[in-house]
Amino acid sequence: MSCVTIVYQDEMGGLQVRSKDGRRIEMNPCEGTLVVNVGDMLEAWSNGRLRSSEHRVVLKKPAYRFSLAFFRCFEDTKVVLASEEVVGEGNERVYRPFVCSDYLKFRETNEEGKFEKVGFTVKDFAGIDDISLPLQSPSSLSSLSQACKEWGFFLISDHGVSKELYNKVRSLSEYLFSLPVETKTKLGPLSSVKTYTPHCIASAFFESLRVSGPDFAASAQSSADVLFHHHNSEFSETLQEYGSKMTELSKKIVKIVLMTLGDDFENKFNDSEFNNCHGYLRINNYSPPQILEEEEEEVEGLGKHTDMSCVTIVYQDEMGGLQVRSKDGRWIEMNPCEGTLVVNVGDMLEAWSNGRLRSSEHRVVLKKPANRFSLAFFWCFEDEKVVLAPEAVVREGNERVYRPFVCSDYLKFRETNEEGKFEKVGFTVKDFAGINGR
Ligand SMILES: O=C(O)CCC(=O)C(=O)O
Ligand SMILES: [Fe+2]
Repeated sequence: MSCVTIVYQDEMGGLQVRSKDGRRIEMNPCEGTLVVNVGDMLEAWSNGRLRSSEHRVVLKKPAYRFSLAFFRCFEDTKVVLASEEVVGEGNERVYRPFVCSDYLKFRETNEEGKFEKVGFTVKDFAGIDDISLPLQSPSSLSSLSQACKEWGFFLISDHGVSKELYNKVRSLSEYLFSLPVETKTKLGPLSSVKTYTPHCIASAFFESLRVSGPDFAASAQSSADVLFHHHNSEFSETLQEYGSKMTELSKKIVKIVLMTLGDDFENKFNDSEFNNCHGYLRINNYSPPQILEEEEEEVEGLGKHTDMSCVTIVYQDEMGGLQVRSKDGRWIEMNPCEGTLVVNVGDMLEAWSNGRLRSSEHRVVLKKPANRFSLAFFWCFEDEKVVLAPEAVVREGNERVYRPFVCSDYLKFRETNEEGKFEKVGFTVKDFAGINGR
């Protein structure tokens, strides 16, 4: 939490720094040298131009390790705010101004009074919830509530999608994306089927195939019929299985998310408001340039956006690169975690909850010259639904922050603006239906 820290470590070693791509790098002890690191105060004061890295100490031998850490800090009353000159013209601020002591308190008092809130990352807010449990305990409900409010993202485990099913979808999809461009284009935006989004619409490195429910098999088959020479039912059967699993899971997720908004809300509102929801799947294939010039270089596979859904369920492979934007404007890595799925709140639920649930901006960055594969399942209100937060959700004394709107109008707004770009990346439901510029 310092401006700078100076560390004297003995010969035992074990101090590790986390690299930007999430690896742990050993700071090996070196006789006669001191380790200096930038702290959070300087990171914020420099508008992120100086990096306060996560680090930790691991003990590898059954022997004492001794170190001296000296923290040079701003005074408690200091308002940390990067000067215009430091931010530089044309750059956005990535930190709001704050009083030092407030940050110290935040770190000290959160998370059950733990020591300076060790390892404060998105995952601490967005703990893994076992979806197979009825999620009744107040502690898990309150951490889910916190995750939905602060981050709009959480992880679930025990979701019932086997590794085998995922691998099957993956290998069938890999084959499909490896087909010649001319073949895939037969399903492109100018075709009658329109299930394929070619490269250079969302980004130069992104292509995707859409499979729509509730009859996922029929939708997959209509693409398969165009792509594959021989009749092949494996693709449609597999996608039917995956789509049904996601549908079931989405219904459960909506229920538990409703529980975070108020007592018995899952019974009060689930049937009346969410009964006509429908889902569609996007199979995403990211292919970065084969040479990423410098080690630090990364490219955007999918630009900053919010999802238009109520909730989205993402299965990402081991490559990583999905990043969520925190409220103070930082990009936080959603590191892949074996056996878990990423769930995020979309715009429809943000508007329906009067902003109590957050639809966060997120993006995908590609850091290695290797393909990345993901499955994103979008659970949405029906097109003709009028999205309007019920009084009980808004709660007395609060203002409405969204005007009512028809779902299809929002979808049209996102699809047709900005030179017909892919779902108008960058625009959100706030731009469309927000009241008072919110
Ligand atoms: O590929 C991913 O991990 C996320 C994709 C995504 O955000 C989307 O398709 O909306
Ligand atoms: Fe998304």
